[in-house]
Amino acid sequence: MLEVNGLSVDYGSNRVVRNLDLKLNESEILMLVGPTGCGKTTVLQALAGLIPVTEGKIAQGGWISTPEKSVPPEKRNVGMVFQDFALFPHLTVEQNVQFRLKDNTLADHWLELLGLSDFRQAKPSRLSGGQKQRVALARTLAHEPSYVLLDEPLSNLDAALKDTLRWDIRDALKKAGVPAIWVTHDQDEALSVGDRVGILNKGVLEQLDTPEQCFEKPASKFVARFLGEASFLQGRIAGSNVETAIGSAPVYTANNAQELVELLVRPDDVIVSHSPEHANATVLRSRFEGGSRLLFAALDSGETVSARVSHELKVMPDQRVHLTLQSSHPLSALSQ
Ligand SMILES: Nc1ncnc2c1ncn2[C@@H]1O[C@H](COP(=O)(O)OP(=O)(O)OP(=O)(O)O)[C@@H](O)[C@H]1O
Repeated sequence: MLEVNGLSVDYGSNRVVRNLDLKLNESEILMLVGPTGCGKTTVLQALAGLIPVTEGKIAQGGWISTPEKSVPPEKRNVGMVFQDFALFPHLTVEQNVQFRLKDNTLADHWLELLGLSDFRQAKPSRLSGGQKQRVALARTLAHEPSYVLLDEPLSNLDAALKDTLRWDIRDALKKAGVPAIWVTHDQDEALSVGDRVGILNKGVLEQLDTPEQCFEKPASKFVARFLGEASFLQGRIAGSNVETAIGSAPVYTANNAQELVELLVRPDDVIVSHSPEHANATVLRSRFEGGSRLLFAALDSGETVSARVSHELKVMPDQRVHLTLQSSHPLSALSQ
């Protein structure tokens, strides 16, 4: 098991990773997300042993790396997959995957499993981006790493390819039974593919939990907003419910729950109807999303909220609408 305690990394006087703790469970895929410059790549480089760390301990199997006694990358048995594929251009697909292997059985296994059998003799320049990334993954897995680090493996691919390849990568990692940390800036990718998601903000891991917990019970407004469209409405706790300007809903209450809270409302928690006589909000903007529209509306109470409606409902800016909070699951409330 890869275990990280109190990891901090500085570039000069700039601390870019702060006191990071995590344990990577067997066969687990942990997605690391966060805005640009928050330190995701730096964390991976530290875990691979490619950069010096300032404080903390990284341990895996038989080794422990500290700032005083760093374990070099070649002693960590780490596999890396990069966004630019990092293949040897002069070698064929097969030679890339077999590189430095004594026995080619696993190379054959992963070439076949990742759909590369027909391309064994091709040079990387002949392959599509998706195929190149499959070769990079096959090469990594054929070397039986103790853990795999993936740095935005899909960011150079088009949207349609991303969707299939993300599942193929997940399946391959699960079949190999190897734990992985996968860096992405794509929230959907993080929530759909990961067993757990870690949200990094300015070098600090703000939350590390299952995708459902991070989305439904975010540790902070930052996490809530980073993982999806989020509005915060003022609410008053009343037993197991919370009351807002657009109705009430069940709420998760913490031990220190206070009377007045900020309630996290996702667009799907709001029902929109045209009923001018009961209108309680004015549409500010409407964003077409294909199968649905995302509305941004100003409540008469002065707050703003977003709501998702069917694409068939043509709602225009300045239109008066009636919004109702509707959720059968508990919503998350942050103390004010
Ligand atoms: N070699 C370096 N020397 C000095 N500062 C660096 C170096 N590499 C990264 N940084 C700084 O460290 C911070 C974290 O960078 P990092 O690349 O880890 O972020 P990231 O979350 O991976 O960003 P992105 O999503 O844009 O790839 C940034 O402020 C960056 O400018």
